[in-house]
Amino acid sequence: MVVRVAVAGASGYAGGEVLRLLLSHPEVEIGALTGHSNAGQLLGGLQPHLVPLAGRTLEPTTAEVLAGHDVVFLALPHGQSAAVAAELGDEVLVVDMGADHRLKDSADWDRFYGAPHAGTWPYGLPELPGARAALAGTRRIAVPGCFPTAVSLALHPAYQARLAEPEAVVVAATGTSGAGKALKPHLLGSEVMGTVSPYGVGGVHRHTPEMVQNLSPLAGERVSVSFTPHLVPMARGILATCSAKARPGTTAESLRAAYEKAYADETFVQLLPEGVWPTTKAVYGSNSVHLQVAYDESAQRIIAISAIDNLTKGTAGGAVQSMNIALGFPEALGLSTIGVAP
Ligand SMILES: NC(=O)C1=CN([C@@H]2O[C@H](COP(=O)(O)OP(=O)(O)OC[C@H]3O[C@@H](n4cnc5c(N)ncnc54)[C@H](OP(=O)(O)O)[C@@H]3O)[C@@H](O)[C@H]2O)C=CC1
Ligand SMILES: CC(=O)N[C@@H](CCC(=O)OP(=O)(O)O)C(=O)O
Repeated sequence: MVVRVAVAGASGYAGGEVLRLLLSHPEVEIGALTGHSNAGQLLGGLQPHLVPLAGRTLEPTTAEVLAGHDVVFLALPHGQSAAVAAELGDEVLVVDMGADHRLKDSADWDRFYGAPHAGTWPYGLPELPGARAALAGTRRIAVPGCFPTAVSLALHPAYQARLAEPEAVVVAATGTSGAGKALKPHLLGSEVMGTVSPYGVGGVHRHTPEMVQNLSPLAGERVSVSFTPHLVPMARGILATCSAKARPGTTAESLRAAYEKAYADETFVQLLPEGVWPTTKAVYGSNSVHLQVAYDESAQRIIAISAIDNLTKGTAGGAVQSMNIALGFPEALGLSTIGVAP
């Protein structure tokens, strides 16, 4: 069954990445491509890597242009998805790559985003318990934030096995593409090259409530997350170092066993051999999550480190994986576990 797919926000980083993946998807025909300030431009001038689509012209992002498709990906700035989705009809599969429909608690939405809360859709992180059942057959998907993907998958087995205390500390490095393509002074090359800078420090990053929302049900109690991202001079990639105090009785063996059990059947989560550490390079352009876990016996802490490509598993790859589940396609169709090296 070939589905006709539209991409809104095709001029942006997330829209470009979803198109890169969809071009290799055997059951997808690419329909309308839309932009905002770039409407009317040729895609080839904006996304020259998408060779088969180079001659396509971007249309404006309107319900009329997006009508008549089986699937619509919304790769729009936060706050722009709900109004577009509302006009698309219940039978269309709408995959929102922005934040509008991720959070369950409206108070969290108000605090971190500050506009009216659009509501909550099935959450596109299939590896979390219960997620696949919620995604199967759905016509609405909220794609997770990139940091919550990396952090939730790193800590999920430790909380599910009740090995970790409910106070997590996360320090993560991210490439600049996470901030989107729009011009931002702090992302100028001369500001970013040759330096590493923290941002969103002190519990104010908007991905924090999403991590808490994902981890707390696994732990059976509220998990607090102290999250500090760092901007590093690379285009793609997230490396998240996540730690939590171990519960009494935790051993290196019980920790390893919990991670092996949690991810034994997961195509896109690779628990690396002991002693091998995740790197952003190894997941570049792939839908893989590379993961390693260690028990720091002297500090009695669990350390879990994950690497993802923020644009692939962190947004567009996760979006395609979730689309596959919703439509009943094999989950890995059009997606690769293989990175690029060197
Ligand atoms: N970059 C990443 O790693 C990740 C991004 N996301 C999410 O994906 C979404 C898109 O992000 P990203 O691609 O990085 O951002 P970009 O800034 O690269 O792209 C934004 C896109 O939205 C369009 N756009 C801008 N303003 C409006 C508007 N008012 N109405 C309609 N369309 C508009 C732009 O069109 P034009 O260029 O023509 O003006 C462009 O196509 C965001 O919600 C982001 O949070 C999620 C996870 C990771
Ligand atoms: C470098 C950088 O600025 N990264 C972004 C990542 C956000 C993202 O990609 O996720 P959303 O879908 O929630 O926007 C940030 O920290 O806000």
